[in-house]
Amino acid sequence: MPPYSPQRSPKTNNVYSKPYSPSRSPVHRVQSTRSPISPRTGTPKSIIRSNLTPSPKRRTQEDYSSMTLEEYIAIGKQNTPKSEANKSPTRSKPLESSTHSTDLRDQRIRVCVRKRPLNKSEVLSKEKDIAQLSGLRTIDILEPKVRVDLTQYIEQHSFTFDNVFDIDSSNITIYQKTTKPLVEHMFEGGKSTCFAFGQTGSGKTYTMLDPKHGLYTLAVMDIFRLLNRGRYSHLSAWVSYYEIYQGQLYDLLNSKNKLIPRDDGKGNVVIAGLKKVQVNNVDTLMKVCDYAGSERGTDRGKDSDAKVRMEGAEINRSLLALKECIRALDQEQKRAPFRGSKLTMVLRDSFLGNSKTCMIATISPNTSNSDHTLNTLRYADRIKEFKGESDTRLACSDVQDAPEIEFMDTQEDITDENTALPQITKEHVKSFLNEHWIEIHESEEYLKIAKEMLRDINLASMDSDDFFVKYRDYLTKLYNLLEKKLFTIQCLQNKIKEELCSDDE
Ligand SMILES: Nc1ncnc2c1ncn2[C@@H]1O[C@H](COP(=O)(O)OP(=O)(O)OP(=O)(O)O)[C@@H](O)[C@H]1O
Repeated sequence: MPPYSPQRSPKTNNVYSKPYSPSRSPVHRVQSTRSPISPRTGTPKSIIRSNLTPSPKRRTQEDYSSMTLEEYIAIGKQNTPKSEANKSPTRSKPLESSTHSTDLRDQRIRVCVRKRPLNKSEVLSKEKDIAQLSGLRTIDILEPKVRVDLTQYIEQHSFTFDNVFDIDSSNITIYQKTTKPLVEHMFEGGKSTCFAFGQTGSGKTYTMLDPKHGLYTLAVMDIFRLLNRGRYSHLSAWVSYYEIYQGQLYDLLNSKNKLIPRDDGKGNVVIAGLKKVQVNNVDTLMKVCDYAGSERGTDRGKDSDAKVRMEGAEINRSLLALKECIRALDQEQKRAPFRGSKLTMVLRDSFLGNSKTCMIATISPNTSNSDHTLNTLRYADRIKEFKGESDTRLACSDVQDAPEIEFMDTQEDITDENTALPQITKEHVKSFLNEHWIEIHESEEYLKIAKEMLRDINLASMDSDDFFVKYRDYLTKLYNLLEKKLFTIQCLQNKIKEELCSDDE
């Protein structure tokens, strides 16, 4: 199982308009004019498909096994769509005339992937591009591997999402297909959230916060264009900006004051003391964002290895909690575990009621990042599955002949041995591990940190002055770690319980 290395916090883009309750998290709050959409039925298949062009014929693993990586990549390039990189942001169509956005209106959660191009240093070090798009929704990762006998081979992993964006997709195209429908939804009285997540350097900032054509900027341009229309003259825009770092909220518009999200007893999340600023045009908003951006992630001191690990573990924990919440909502459970992390606490409103969310996974295409890329895509894939539309919908689209890579004949071996036993194949074990790799890896990661801290203490001499201080520090950190770990273990335990119960049936 590949390690899940530290990723930066998801970059979120929350914009809201008045009137709304000032004590709530930053999403639009006006009376809804549409009925809430059920998570299970939020994406009619016909609407999704009507927006697609046919995918090129997919090859099987057998085709690939006799091919070098270069040959494979050459094939991939033939399928690459024409460049749209030069489109200027001002060419963005007015909101009302967008055909994409109307087609995408009924989706409650969209999960998309954006691949960035190889950067200069990756090109100089002759790194290969191992992420190949197939059609508008499928991405294949060609993972270079080595067998025990040291022969090299390529394992192909295929994923299908609501949209995959190649290196020549402009931010405008991505905006049209992800964020624009969310802006429309806000003006119809709904709540909208859009965020990017992915490994460091994979393009979150480029996608979300580029000052000229980041999704944030394009959304804001549309919001003010609409606010200037007579029919919305009763609305105004307010912005707040906060950062979640190591499970703590900091107000970026107010001297990085610590903030505490609380449940107001009526099921609403309240971030007491969060500063909100009214903005009347794009320029003012951009100044506010610049200021907040300059406050982001500073004064944290030197990053030690252990600290970076702790940050990574915290981010993983938030992503795990987020996945658990979406899973609970998808299964229409009465209670979703929003309290599992600060991220889910503050995003709670984004998943309840008349809300729409778009998640954009950003990935690096180079070989040496293949572990991170696969982790990001597996995570996004799980979220997509929770939308209750993955397998059946995709069965008749372009993944139907996706290659079987491993364990092709294991079922036969086992059933011959003892037909009375449940038919658990390696495939079954593999899919369980794949499905729960975050929880399992989280546990490993916490143990590693605890071990490192212990080694630190052992290095301090017993009779030195700081031994006692280190010991107390160790116990405090261990206590906190274990507290966080309990949640992870509990999730994993629930999954195992479900698995055992399903075997009994
Ligand atoms: N789609 C893209 N096209 C061209 N360049 C890109 C693209 N995505 C990212 N880049 C470039 O790659 C570099 C890293 O991107 P970016 O800073 O957005 O990553 P990030 O995910 O925000 O990283 P971090 O988590 O460290 O903040 C930047 O120089 C950026 O300009």
